Amino acid sequence: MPDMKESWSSLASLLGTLAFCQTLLQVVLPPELRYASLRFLKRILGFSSSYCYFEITEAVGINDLYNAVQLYLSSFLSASCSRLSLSRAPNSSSTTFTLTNSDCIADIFDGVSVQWEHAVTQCQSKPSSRGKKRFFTLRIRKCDRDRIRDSYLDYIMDKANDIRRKNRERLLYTNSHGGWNPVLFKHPSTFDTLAMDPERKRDIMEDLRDFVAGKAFYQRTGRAWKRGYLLYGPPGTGKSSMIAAMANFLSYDIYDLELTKVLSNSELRDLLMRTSSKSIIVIEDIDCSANLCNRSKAPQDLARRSCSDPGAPNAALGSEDGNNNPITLSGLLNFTDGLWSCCGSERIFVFTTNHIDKLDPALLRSGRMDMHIYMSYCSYPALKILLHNYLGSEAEDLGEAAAASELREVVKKAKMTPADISEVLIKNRRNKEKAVSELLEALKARAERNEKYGGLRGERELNGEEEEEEEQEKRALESPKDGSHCDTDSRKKVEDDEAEKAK
Ligand SMILES: Nc1ncnc2c1ncn2[C@@H]1O[C@H](COP(=O)(O)OP(=O)(O)OP(=O)(O)O)[C@@H](O)[C@H]1O
Ligand SMILES: [Mg+2]
Repeated sequence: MPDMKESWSSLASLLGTLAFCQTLLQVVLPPELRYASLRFLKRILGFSSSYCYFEITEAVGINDLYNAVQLYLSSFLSASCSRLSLSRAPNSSSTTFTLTNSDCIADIFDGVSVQWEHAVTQCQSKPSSRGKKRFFTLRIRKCDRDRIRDSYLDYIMDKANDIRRKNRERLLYTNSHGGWNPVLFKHPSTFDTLAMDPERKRDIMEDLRDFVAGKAFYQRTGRAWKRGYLLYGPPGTGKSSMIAAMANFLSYDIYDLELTKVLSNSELRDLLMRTSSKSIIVIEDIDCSANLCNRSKAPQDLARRSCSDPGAPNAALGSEDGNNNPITLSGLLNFTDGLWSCCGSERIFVFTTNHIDKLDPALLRSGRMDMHIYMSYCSYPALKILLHNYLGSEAEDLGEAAAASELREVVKKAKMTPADISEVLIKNRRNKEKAVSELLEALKARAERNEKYGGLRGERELNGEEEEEEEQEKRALESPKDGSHCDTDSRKKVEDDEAEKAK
């Protein structure tokens, strides 16, 4: 015990002496000599310390680590410090928090505690006010240094890149002349505003979250880090809105690929190569974009399955060999699935269609489009979201509860799209009661019309749609197991429809 006391007191006296020397040096020596001696003193102290220190100096254009540390720390500083320096970069939508001079903050990485200190000193070579040296000092225990230093810094760089991406505006790229043209993307659609069954919405959001956090999983399982979603359903059910919501949710850019403007399979591959990681690559109305059918199919079959719009630029386009359509199904499959698709990582492919039956089964097989999501006519849970979005109230709040139960009853039979319902609500958004009563009327009128034609059967026959929808339902049942919860939805929809028809 006395030994212990003695060593403590000798350490204290050593530190006291060093501190005294430091003060003395500051008073007596000129600045250049003073800094050299201070460095020397710090080195002496370093030998007896159980910590090591890493200095990360600001050097614009040379050292990205300084900015990365600054961004990384700013992500949790605001919650833990009482004095902070704030800044906002041009074109940025968020504020950056920085430690003020000589302030410290602790962090934990992989179970190891570290400490950051920020310092601003006068640069000796530039005594002007701009000649400031800014640096962070990272303090790590010597015993942990080798284990965490590199992985911690990699982690900080990744986090900083994420923050940069989230802070900047989203971009929407469209293709023309074999290249991509970006425009600012400010679509307000989010998963909160999207009207669909909350459970299905949660499933999709969870799937997206798993995908983003799945780097190790995809590496372990030997799969390319990409995911495919096929959104299908009638016009106005929210397929494009869903894509915008996904981009806003993940802070990804969107590459909207117009297949009719792509001149060859190799151009398609080049376009893919020029997309960045953490992006969504979209092909809308894929059934109408090109004749993407199996090359082994007979020509008459191809003609039968081509887009119903004969005037569409690529509607009559055929296979790679011997016709005028340069884009083939195999070209597209290589785009989404082949070796080239893995160049770059963390990419999401989204295809949309109103007619799933027109797609070649090769496009639908498991592993290609991982999830098939049926965007349905407006259900009651979806209607509640629209009421909340447009009128700022819940269905139950709207006057008499009777209106709510009537809405619940009639919306199922009406088979109106969220787009149609939005129209009625937006027109009357200043008068909630009128909005609800008009909506009820519109829903009832549509339900009556459906009933008159025998649960849509007659109307569909008139429009030649019945066969098509039955085919869509059949396809839904054959969807890949990966997106099984959505298949369940489709199956449930078929069962519901059949039950309704039976009534
Ligand atoms: N599920 C939904 N939730 C919220 N709003 C919706 C939904 N579906 C449609 N809307 C509204 O209708 C408009 C059109 O929807 P959207 O373009 O997303 O439909 P779509 O399914 O892509 O149609 P299309 O098949 O014709 O491309 C949107 O701007 C939005 O206001
Ligand atoms: Mg659309």
